[in-house]
Amino acid sequence: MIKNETEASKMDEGFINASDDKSLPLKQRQVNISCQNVFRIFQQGNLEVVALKGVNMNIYAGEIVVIMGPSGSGKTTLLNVISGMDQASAGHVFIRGFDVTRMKDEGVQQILQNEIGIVFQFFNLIPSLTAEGNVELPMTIAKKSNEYKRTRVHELIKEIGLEDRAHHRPFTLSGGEKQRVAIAMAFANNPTIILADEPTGNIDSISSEKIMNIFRQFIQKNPDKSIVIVTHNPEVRKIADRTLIIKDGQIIRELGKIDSESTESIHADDEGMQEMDKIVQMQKEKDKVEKILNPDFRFIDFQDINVCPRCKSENILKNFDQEDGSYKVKNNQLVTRAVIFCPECYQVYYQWVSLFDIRQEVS
Ligand SMILES: Nc1ncnc2c1ncn2[C@@H]1O[C@H](COP(=O)(O)OP(=O)(O)OP(=O)(O)O)[C@@H](O)[C@H]1O
Repeated sequence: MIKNETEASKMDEGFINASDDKSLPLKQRQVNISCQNVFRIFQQGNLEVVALKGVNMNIYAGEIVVIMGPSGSGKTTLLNVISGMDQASAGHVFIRGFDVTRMKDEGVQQILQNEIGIVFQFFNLIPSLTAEGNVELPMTIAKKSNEYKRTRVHELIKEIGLEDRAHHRPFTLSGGEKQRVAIAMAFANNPTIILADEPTGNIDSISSEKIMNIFRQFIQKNPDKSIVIVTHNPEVRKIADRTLIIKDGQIIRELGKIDSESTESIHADDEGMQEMDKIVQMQKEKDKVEKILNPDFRFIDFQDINVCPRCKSENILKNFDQEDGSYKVKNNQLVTRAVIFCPECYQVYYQWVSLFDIRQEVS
């Protein structure tokens, strides 16, 4: 039954028969995902939110594609529409040639289970199961045999480098380890497409590197597959074959591969990169505001800063700016950058503040 449904919604044969040979030019390779004029409109009372405004893109076999864009630009909505967790309001999404926008629920479920693995930002692990148990779960849902599951779990745990943590439950694992378990879960049923929503969002930079390596190795071993990563982290571009910039629900720019060893080229000075830098900067500001507004945030009270530099409101929040390079020695003073958030004019400001005289500290 599903076969008939999928057959009926299949694209022209050329798509599915295209090659997954990585040595071929991109456009001659198999298209694993194709979005054609995809719209997603949310109704909020009387208001219409157009989250996707005619997205067109192809993701080819053997590619890692990063999607970047400011908050609210439609990244998560796009992943949800591709994965079948949400439905496009108009347009078509083809997964390996099958039009999932035209399928009934059962057909979409089948595609989702067979072709797509999803990595979420917040891991979504089952707390009562061990790392191994979590990795096994998607295979149990897919009704795989016990023998198959045993072999595959072993293989996956090795692939993510967690052999020594296999019997640990999520609460004893670090953020990076939890994310690796989540990735193994996404790989479990051997899907063609991995969709990852901010996979390095809640982990440190060393763990991020490990995760990027796992993705890189996965694609090297599986040239017929594709990975799509939504992120605000420009470092992830190191593993990307292409970066798509999304803004206001539209893909506005495509950036090529960067030299994997160079961090400088992540911030190269061409037009596309400037656009992306702006987006990253906007996101950093937003993250900072969220951090400052977080009630668990530990405040340092800079006595000298009492009012908003712009509107002079006394209702301000202030803290260390925790970015690299936020300490300097200036006129024998160790100075640091304070970050100030004004809830009245909703602006972030920075101000250098003296901590102590370094000559006194030495003597
Ligand atoms: N269920 C919903 N109902 C109404 N509006 C929604 C819904 N989901 C998303 N939106 C709106 O659609 C737009 C795109 O949201 P989306 O979550 O896709 O953005 P994003 O780029 O992933 O943002 P972020 O980086 O903050 O996660 C936003 O304006 C958002 O408020």
